[in-house]
Amino acid sequence: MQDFLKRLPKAELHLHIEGSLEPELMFALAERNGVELPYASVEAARAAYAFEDLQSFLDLYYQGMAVLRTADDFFDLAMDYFQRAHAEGVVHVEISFDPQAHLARGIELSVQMEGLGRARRQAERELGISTALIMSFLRDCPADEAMRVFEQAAPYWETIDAVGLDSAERGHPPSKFTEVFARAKELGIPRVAHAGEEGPAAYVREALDLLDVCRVDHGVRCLEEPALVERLRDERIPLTVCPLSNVRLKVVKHIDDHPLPRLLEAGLVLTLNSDDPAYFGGGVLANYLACEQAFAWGKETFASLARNAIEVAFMDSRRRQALLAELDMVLGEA
Ligand code: HPA
Ligand SMILES: [Zn+2]
Repeated sequence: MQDFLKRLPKAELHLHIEGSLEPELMFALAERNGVELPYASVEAARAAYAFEDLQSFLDLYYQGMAVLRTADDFFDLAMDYFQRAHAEGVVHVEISFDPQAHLARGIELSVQMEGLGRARRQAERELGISTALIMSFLRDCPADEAMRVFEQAAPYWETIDAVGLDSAERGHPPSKFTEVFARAKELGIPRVAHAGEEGPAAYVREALDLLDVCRVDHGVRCLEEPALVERLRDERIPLTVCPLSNVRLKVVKHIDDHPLPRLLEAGLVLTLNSDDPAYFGGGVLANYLACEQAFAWGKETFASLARNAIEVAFMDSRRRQALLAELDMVLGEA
């Protein structure tokens, strides 16, 4: 099964590139840029990744990204991740990034975009993976700041596949961002949003009604509203579920208690993702393997989750057809 899950062509739709910063690279970049880290060693950094909730993680996540200063840093960050993902059978990666978190530290948007763009092109050329870029807004910052950043990003709109919404969820409902999401829609840019991770099912509803999202990131708390579950199923709105993240941020007590089996049972379009692999104990493959351990799903189930991800990814139709054919081949050989 392990070999099958590795060979399965996997698309990752929910990945914060800043959350892929492994302590080894964090230390290397800190050295390169003369940034002081609050950890004595790589091991001490890993040991500090014991989270109580989303906010306690976000505190270290924002602190860690302080080592990213130049375009080369963003390039190294993304390239490092693309290589690891490629090695575990990931064929398509959609990276979210948090421009406001870097702008607040004086790192220009052009620096972020140059580094990430260069890594995307190199990964596509040298590793044969396809990529997409999601510009995420910080929901715990003012809505007018998100709008300013989005307008500032006008020269890059063509390279942005979607806008997203992340950071501290509670007390920051999707409704706060109606305007900037409407602006993205007007420009024909697709929309996704984190909702129903720590926040209530009502936030998932708001993301659909007010932000017109085509996918919901996490969304696991939709189960608290049966009518919402029906709607997600009927409208085939995909959820990008991140089981190891949910365990590490105590959204669920234990992987065995994860609602994935219930979400599957409800007939929802689900995908498996890593969220912040450097902080939550592994990449996409680790998330597939954790589900195998916990739920003992068969190959067909994993293949259908991988198929969902390819079907709802931001990629051109020829690439989609090729990856679906590859998936059928791997399943046929299994
Ligand atoms: O898991 C997350 N949730 C919300 N915001 C985030 N930003 C990075 N990771 C996360
Ligand atoms: Zn996330």
